Amino acid sequence: MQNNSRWHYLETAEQVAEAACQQILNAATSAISERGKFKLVLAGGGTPEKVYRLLTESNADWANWHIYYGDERCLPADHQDRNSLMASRVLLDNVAIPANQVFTIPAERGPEQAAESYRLTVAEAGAFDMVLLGMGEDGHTASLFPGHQHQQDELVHAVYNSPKPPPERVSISAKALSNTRELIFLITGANKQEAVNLWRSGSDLPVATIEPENPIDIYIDSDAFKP
Ligand SMILES: O=C1O[C@H](COP(=O)(O)O)[C@@H](O)[C@H](O)[C@H]1O
Repeated sequence: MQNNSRWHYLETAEQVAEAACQQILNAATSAISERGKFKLVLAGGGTPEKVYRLLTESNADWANWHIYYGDERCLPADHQDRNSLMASRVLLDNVAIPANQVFTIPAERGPEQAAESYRLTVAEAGAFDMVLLGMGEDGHTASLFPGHQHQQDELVHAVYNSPKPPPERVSISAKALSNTRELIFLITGANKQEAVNLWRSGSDLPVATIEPENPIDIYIDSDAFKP
């Protein structure tokens, strides 16, 4: 487990979403006042979806938000299982973030081509202001799966043989996800308990390989872990 982690234990997934939403809005306000923009990396998954829905209720300075994705599934651009489709439906179609500030992973082109293209995007982005991540029940995060080998220096990986469908994906690397001022993990649901226990007891899971310089924040509900 990362040494510099702050665990926020909340009763319900709704409370997790509310607390994370507040931290995101605070980070956006600071980033925009200090550097003129807010570079946010989105995650897929059910808990992030709740957070995105809450964000739409706020009066944020959307014109200065820049949106990236931690991972994407290699499916047609309008496929319902695309992370970008969920984010558009719930958040991006409902707030005034300029379209040219939304950097979707072109995963419909297949893992290699999409990864190659997104490497340029991530290199140009530089350090992110905030990265949002979920964790799968096997301890994967973004599309970094246990047992998969990648070139550690790459900013974006082409992913094959994902144990969770679809098998082909694209993922920002642990190195590039760690290049962020703030990082939030959103973890809810009883199916995450085993991976959470392994992570906390020092297992070498993908979720443990994201190590930004600043402390990370882990928002977790009582189904996933009871302190
Ligand atoms: O496949 C994925 O899974 C992880 C975890 O999702 P969850 O629904 O189990 O919380 C998610 O973070 C990632 O973006 C997604 O592509």
